[in-house]
Amino acid sequence: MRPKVAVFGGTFNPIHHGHLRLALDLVQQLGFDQMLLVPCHIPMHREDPSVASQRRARMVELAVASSPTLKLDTRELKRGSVSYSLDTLAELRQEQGREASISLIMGMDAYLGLPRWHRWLELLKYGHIVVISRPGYVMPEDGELAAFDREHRADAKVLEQAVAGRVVHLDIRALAISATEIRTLTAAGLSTRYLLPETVRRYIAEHGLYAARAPETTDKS
Ligand SMILES: Nc1ncnc2c1ncn2[C@@H]1O[C@H](COP(=O)(O)OP(=O)(O)OP(=O)(O)O)[C@@H](O)[C@H]1O
Ligand SMILES: O=C(O)c1ccc[n+]([C@@H]2O[C@H](COP(=O)([O-])O)[C@@H](O)[C@H]2O)c1
Repeated sequence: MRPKVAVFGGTFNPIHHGHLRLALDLVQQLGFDQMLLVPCHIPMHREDPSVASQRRARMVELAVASSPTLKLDTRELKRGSVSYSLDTLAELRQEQGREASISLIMGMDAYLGLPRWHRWLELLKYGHIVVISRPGYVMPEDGELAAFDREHRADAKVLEQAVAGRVVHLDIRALAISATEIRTLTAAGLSTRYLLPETVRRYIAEHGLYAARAPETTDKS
């Protein structure tokens, strides 16, 4: 059987049980040998995250510490430049060789923005795309993404049969948790318990991440 590698990129600001449960469901349902969690360093698509990439990566590391298949991959931090998924996939293809099936995992919210990604049409040269439904996000019926989707769509069996080139949609339960909610609760001084691993919660508290800043006092105030 060919090796099956999954690449799950994200801002992970912070990583939470929505990401982690999805990653585990995918390993169990699709039989990935490795699930690489890749924090982005400098996103091209959103404002600079409020927390440095080293800290976001450390939270991923804490979250997967006891997992045999979920692994932190820091290649986007080491690259140091704007984080393009195409570069990440191309590097992985080089490392894994021609026989490995590589899958780029993304939620439907991310997939809907795909036509704005760096050289997006080339992503399928290096791997498959696996799209997970997320409540509130639906595929458009027309436009370039819809056409791309129709052309490349296949069912999950293709991940065994081919090493790259197809788009697979999965209707896996996505927990209704977002990093935005965790940042908002923390800033409001409310509990985030049960939304993310305790080790990550402790790290956030120890480093005072996401806490509301005291209003700046100036000479005039
Ligand atoms: N609860 C969830 N269930 C399944 N997939 C998720 C969930 N939250 C995020 N994802 C997916 O994980 C990837 C990384 O997401 P990201 O790190 O931006 O998390 P987020 O919770 O959406 O963050 P934010 O609220 O800051 O936008 C994206 O592909 C996104 O679709
Ligand atoms: O390569 C790109 O141009 C590109 C554009 C937008 C998003 N991405 C990647 O998509 C992943 C999910 O992004 P986000 O904003 O949902 O955390 C993350 O790994 C980003 O680096 C990549």
